[in-house]
Amino acid sequence: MTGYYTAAQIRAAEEATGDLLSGGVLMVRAANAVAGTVLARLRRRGAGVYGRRVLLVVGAGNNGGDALFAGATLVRRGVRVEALLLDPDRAHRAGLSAFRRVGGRVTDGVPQTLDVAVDAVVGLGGRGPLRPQAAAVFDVIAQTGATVVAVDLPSGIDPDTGVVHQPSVRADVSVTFGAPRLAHLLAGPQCGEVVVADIGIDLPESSVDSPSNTEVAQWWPLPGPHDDKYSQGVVGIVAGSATYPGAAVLSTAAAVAATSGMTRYIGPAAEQVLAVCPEVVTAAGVGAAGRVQAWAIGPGIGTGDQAHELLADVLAADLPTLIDADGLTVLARDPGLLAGRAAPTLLTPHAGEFARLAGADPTPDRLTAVRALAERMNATVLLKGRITLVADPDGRVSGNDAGSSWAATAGAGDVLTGIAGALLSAGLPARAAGVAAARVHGLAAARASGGAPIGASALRAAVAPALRELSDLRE
Ligand SMILES: NC(=O)C1=CN([C@@H]2O[C@H](COP(=O)(O)OP(=O)(O)OC[C@H]3O[C@@H](n4cnc5c(N)ncnc54)[C@H](O)[C@@H]3O)[C@@H](O)[C@H]2O)[C@@H](O)CC1
Ligand SMILES: [K+]
Repeated sequence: MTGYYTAAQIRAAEEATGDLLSGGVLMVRAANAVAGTVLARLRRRGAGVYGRRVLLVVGAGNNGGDALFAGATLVRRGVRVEALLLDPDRAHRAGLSAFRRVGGRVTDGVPQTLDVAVDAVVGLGGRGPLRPQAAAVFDVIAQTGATVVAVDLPSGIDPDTGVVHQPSVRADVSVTFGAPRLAHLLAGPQCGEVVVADIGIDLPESSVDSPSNTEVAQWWPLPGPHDDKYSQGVVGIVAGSATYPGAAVLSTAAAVAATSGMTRYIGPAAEQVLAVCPEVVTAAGVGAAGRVQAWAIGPGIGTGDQAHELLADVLAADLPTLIDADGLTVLARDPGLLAGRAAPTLLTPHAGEFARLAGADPTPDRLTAVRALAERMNATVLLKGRITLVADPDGRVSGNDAGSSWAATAGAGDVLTGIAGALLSAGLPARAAGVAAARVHGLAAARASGGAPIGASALRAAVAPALRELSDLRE
């Protein structure tokens, strides 16, 4: 499990070491990590580091200090390093003298040929967008095709909310210290590869995390010698309508693919569902479904009285329940439907459904927004997006970076509903079910796509291969 931290948590951990920043041991360790990352990237771009060109873009704080000390190390390795000081009078003194002492040069412009640019404009102290001067420098850097290495995090990104201000730096790699910051999850695509260097600080457990693929693989319910169709979970899917039979097929088929448990289907699209998945057991209504261990309701059910009745019936059963799509629109109109529930509830809105439930758009600060809605609804809320966030009412959040945006296609949400519903029925807690489903959904999308656009059917068909790949990671 990777934990993500606020700037305040990181600063507190650094203070606890008693190290006085100005060229102290923490900064030396941070600088060594930056130098190591730059050297690795130089080698990746071609043989040897001697004579290769690196530009440090240095701001007014300790972030710039890290880069200047790293620059000194690089100069000693024979790298041609220049420093562009955005605010020369406030550049880190000890760092600048260390850099100059070994022959590092200060420059006013961006060299025409450049291997690596180091973004050390701001780190944890950064607020708001890149200032115009820095933005102009990075525009020129972009034309050189240099690899961009961000010190700590790309400048122009808020460390705690991950809000990507405009303009801001887009990095190929971010080298950070002690533990990743919230921005490395929330603005993952902007950070590139994240390298976490151990600088010897101790952090408490984080309330925001992301599981590894191996952890997701280990959570996944796979049948053992004593399992039967019931012990792997029975999920009841309530989805589809005469107008939207596809939603029923996609969510039910995804549930079938996700676990070896049993899948029941309730709704008017039984014929279409059975044509694709003859193993599904259909029933005329929620009450007639027989044994069910979790419900997943919502995709394509409509938003009228009948949908309301279905949702009320499902919620009254007080079993673990996932609510998606039309189900969320119905719930937004009548949030009292959740009153008195003891079993876990997992709401899976996209941004539009989220706004209906919360009364406001979840952006720009998605983390705060999803936590607030989870607390208010007393339910686990999964906010969909390239970065999926799953918040429990107590404020703990798990996140998943889909790694690509191929799943941004109609019907993909129905597939997620089926996967997460199956996991709920197997007994996974709502937050784990949500984030694990999002992970497999993202892996399946990448697999199905291979670089080309995909539809939700292809995504659904790639769930099994993605799970096969994951199961190789189980210990
Ligand atoms: N605290 C510690 O013990 C350690 C800190 N380290 C480094 O120190 C960094 C934090 O240093 P600082 O607290 O000095 O802060 P920064 O270096 O992030 O920012 C410095 C100053 O830049 C100005 N600023 C804010 N937003 C700006 C913007 N958008 N454009 C231009 N200027 C802006 C502010 O005056 C701010 O105080 C970390 O990100 C990390 O790189 C590392 O050396 C490891 C140890
Ligand atoms: K930076």
